[in-house]
Amino acid sequence: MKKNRLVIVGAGSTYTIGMIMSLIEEKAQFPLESLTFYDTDEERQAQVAEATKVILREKYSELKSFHYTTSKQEAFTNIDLAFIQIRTGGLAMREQDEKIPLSHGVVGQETCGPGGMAYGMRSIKDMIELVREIRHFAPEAWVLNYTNPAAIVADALQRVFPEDKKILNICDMPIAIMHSYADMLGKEVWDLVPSYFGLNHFGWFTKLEDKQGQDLTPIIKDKIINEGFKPTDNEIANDESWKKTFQQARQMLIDFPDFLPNTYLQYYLYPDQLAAKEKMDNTRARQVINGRQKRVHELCDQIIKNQSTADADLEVDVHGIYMVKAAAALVYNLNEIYIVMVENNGIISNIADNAMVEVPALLTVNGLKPLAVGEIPIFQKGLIEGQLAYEKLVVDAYFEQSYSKALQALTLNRTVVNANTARAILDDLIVANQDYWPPLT
Ligand SMILES: NC(=O)c1ccc[n+]([C@@H]2O[C@H](COP(=O)([O-])OP(=O)(O)OC[C@H]3O[C@@H](n4cnc5c(N)ncnc54)[C@H](O)[C@@H]3O)[C@@H](O)[C@H]2O)c1
Ligand SMILES: O=P(O)(O)OC[C@H]1O[C@H](O[C@H]2[C@H](O)[C@@H](O)[C@@H](O)O[C@@H]2CO)[C@H](O)[C@@H](O)[C@@H]1O
Ligand SMILES: [Mn+2]
Repeated sequence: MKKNRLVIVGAGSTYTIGMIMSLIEEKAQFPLESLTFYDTDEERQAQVAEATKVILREKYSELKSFHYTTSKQEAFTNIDLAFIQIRTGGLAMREQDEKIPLSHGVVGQETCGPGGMAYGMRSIKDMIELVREIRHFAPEAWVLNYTNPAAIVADALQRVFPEDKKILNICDMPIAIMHSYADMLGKEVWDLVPSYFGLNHFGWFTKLEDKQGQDLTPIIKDKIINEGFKPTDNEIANDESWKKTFQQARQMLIDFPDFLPNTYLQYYLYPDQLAAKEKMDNTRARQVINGRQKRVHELCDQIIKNQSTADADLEVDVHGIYMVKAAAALVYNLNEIYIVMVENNGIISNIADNAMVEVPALLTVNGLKPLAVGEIPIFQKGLIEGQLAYEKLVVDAYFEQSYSKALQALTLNRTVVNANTARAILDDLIVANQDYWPPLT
């Protein structure tokens, strides 16, 4: 079996240690020849990398080459795959993305609403630059991107690299939700076969079957209505914010029983209720800074100090496993189904061809082979088209440096709606993002 040369871009991420554990868990199915870390923040990366050295020494002795660098040339030369997980502006800017809308009474969220727009306009520039550099040094490498807001990033990349069939934009939310379905059913998550459509963080499961073709959807719906819904992937199972988010899926199913919702739809279907629950001094970014980020940094310090993983709380999570399995499917032509982002081109027959939709696709060595969805009902079509127009306008606003497109985008977003509110939020976001956004005129 051919071994893989992988670079993780944004290796200082809070997700990297989980990814390393997943690479170890999957080493028989996705063996590595070399692993390289790349990040712009030398110190942040070094902490994760030095802990990774210890983990690899203990648990992946077959891996002969691991190093970390801040040189793009060194990182991207001689690679087969790049996983990209950057956060332009860091968690500090995420906090601004959440607080500014909230100060105007609007949902403050990482990828939804004005926060998603702000983050998107920051991510696009770095993502284009990174893909350009990767293509310069490694024209044939697979690029797996899960940098957020994935919908906006995917649209921007599609515009700049339309012929590049080796960029895969992928999100772990559908699989995390399927993890909960599987636990409710007493089944393995990898044994569920999803039918799904939508945009990233804006979609629905229409059906879940097992590998024998049995339709499990009615059982899942019944269980959610009667027993509620909770996160079960160990990364989020005990997180209060994620527990509330999963609980809200029950209400969505009661209100709109046709399909099983992606949890992110809560921000668009109940925006006032969600905004009312948020606290200015404790938005999600603050919780992550004091929670996941602190935990990961303490874990790394402990491993580095002890030069051992003994007593270290190291677990795989569905996020890492999903990305690694998807990479294996591409490299080894496994023809397995993953929910991914891809240009529509008739997959959903009654929405625009140039939408970046999120749907099941076979992953093959020759790229993605999306499965046809066909016509979608008018309610979901209406919601998707509004959100799609918002996403397209954000990307237009970035490339055209257009204030009016940005204002149109925010006004269209279901979390905002009112043009006066949209303008007030936009003006505050422009000030906060002056070091990142292009000037809007
Ligand atoms: N698509 C999904 O489902 C999914 C799931 C989980 C996380 N994510 C995304 O993964 C990313 C990482 O999240 P996190 O919370 O761990 O963030 P983080 O801030 O902890 O880590 C991001 C890392 O990227 C680095 N970075 C920033 N700009 C860079 C650039 N231009 N080049 C190289 N490195 C750069 C930072 O220095 C940092 O070390 C985010 O975009 C997040 O939204 C996506
Ligand atoms: O608010 P955060 O930073 O905790 O989460 C934001 C991300 O949420 C989703 O990812 C989940 C993932 O679904 C789950 O499997 C597990 O790994 O936790 C992640 C959250 O910590 C979402 O899909 C991402 O796009 C968000 O970045
Ligand atoms: Mn996601």
